Amino acid sequence: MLMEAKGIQVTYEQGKNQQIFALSNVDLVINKQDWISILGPSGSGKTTLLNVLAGLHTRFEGTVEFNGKKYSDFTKEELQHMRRNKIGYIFQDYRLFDQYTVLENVMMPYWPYENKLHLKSKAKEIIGHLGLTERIDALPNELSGGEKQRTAIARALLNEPDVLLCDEPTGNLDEDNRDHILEILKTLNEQGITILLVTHDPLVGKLGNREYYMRDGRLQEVQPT
Ligand SMILES: Nc1ncnc2c1ncn2[C@@H]1O[C@H](COP(=O)(O)OP(=O)(O)OP(=O)(O)O)[C@@H](O)[C@H]1O
Repeated sequence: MLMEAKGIQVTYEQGKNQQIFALSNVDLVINKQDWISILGPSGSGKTTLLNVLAGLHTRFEGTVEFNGKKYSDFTKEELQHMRRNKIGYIFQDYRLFDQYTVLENVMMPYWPYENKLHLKSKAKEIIGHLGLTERIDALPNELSGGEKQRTAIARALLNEPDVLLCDEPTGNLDEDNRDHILEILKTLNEQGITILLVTHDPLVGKLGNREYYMRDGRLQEVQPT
């Protein structure tokens, strides 16, 4: 088992005296090389779950374990280290920095922590693998949606994470770009990377080895038909 979430509850305060139960008693086991899809309506809690698993949202009840160790037992530094080295996160809105090039965006999260020459060579290599070498000096506003997404994937993959958390990775893309991104994810999964993917697209949801549906913060496995 790679990761396990048990009894996860997340409550947000909204406005005065209003509480939103974003996640209610969510259990999820993620095994190595799984490809898990999560579907569900807008606002049902999918992004919140990814944030909890990524160690970005730390105010929750329940436990999350990575390789058998509870997040609550990690120090802040250990959690950050794990996020940089074990977990790749592809955000719904790409989260690229407008003033920085493709190369700089890919290196950015790792810049303070790594040898610059080594980092640059790793970044160039992964940018090449994702077919972006010719766009390496481009700024995000000069990129197509598919190129932005591939830049975000390159950034998430730089340190060869064990798991890739993907929030709507094909949501803003046309069919050709969608297929290209799915092909990239499929290859990564075959190479051993575990994938957890949130999607609104029922066809994309069918691609994994397990499918879940989230409604009102509750996660339920969809039985294969
Ligand atoms: N920072 C926050 N403060 C208050 N409420 C929040 C916050 N983030 C999310 N919520 C609420 O929590 C619920 C779950 O939100 P979440 O973003 O996890 O849903 P989602 O399923 O990912 O939606 P979408 O498919 O639209 O991205 C929603 O009701 C949302 O309004």
